[in-house]
Amino acid sequence: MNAVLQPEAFTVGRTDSQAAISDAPKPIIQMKNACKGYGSGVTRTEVLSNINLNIREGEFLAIVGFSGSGKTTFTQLLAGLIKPDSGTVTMEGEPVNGPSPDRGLVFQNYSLLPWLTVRGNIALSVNTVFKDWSKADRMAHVDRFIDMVGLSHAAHRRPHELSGGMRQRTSLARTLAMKPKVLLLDEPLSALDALTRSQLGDEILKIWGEERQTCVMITNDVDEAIMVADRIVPLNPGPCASLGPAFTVGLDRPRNKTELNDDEHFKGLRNAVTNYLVAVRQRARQVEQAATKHLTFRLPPIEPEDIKRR
Ligand SMILES: Nc1ncnc2c1ncn2[C@@H]1O[C@H](COP(=O)(O)OP(=O)(O)OP(=O)(O)O)[C@@H](O)[C@H]1O
Repeated sequence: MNAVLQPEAFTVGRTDSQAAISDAPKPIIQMKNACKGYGSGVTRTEVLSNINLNIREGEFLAIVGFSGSGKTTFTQLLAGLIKPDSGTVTMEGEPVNGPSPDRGLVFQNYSLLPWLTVRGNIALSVNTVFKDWSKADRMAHVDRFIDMVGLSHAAHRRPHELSGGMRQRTSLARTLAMKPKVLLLDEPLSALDALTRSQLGDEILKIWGEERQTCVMITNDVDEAIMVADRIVPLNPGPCASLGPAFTVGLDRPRNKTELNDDEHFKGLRNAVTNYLVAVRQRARQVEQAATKHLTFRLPPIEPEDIKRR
């Protein structure tokens, strides 16, 4: 593994990395030395260790990592659902002390209320966040977002009457309708089939292009990250996961998946990110093996019972 990889070391595509860094918009969210673990004593697991990250206003940032590396823990810290054990998470200079409509979160598993329709699920959030709007304005707002995700024909249906893709669209519309400053997408496509996944990925990009709010997508799919992101930051495998170097994606938008498959910049970036992830996982395994090599397990002196004698 290349031990001298530095953040922003990789810029693939047309962007001049130096210009990109010096013109970088101010951070909207900052994580400084954030650490998080679960449990206590011998059952304690340190999941994230010294996470330092500036999320820039208006950028589309992708965090990529293997399963179990701590991606959800990372998202929950950003969302304010959990607090770091040490270090800080701030948004616009203020500590993140709990969830806020300013940080909209879309989960992997939709989390819709089963007794409400598509419109009802979205209206619930809109009515909570925009209490002082007139009823007509709130309803028009709800319908605008139902339309944005292409679900006008299904607005009256309940979650059990929807496909996985439609449920995730509803969940996305519900979060977008709250007009969060930062959209947090925690593996929003991973429960979907490949075709729906690709379609909804395109729709997320289209909506991001229109709204231009800051967007952080957590994914385990490198290609997906390259398709959507301005920057990709790998999450090194845990325990004690830290962030790897940022890879700047300098590819023009809109990005066409079929065309990119033959694009040298795309292929180079895909190899660089994948090789990095594979190398850090290999190193993590070696460290784990070295740590457990001297452990010996002695089985208790139990005599097997002879069933026939009973
Ligand atoms: N509430 C909790 N209590 C104890 N351990 C937890 C808790 N939440 C997560 N963990 C542990 O923290 C580690 C990271 O979990 P996390 O869900 O953040 O990873 P992930 O990368 O999102 O995984 P996946 O991709 O499989 O969803 C795992 O070992 C998990 O068992």
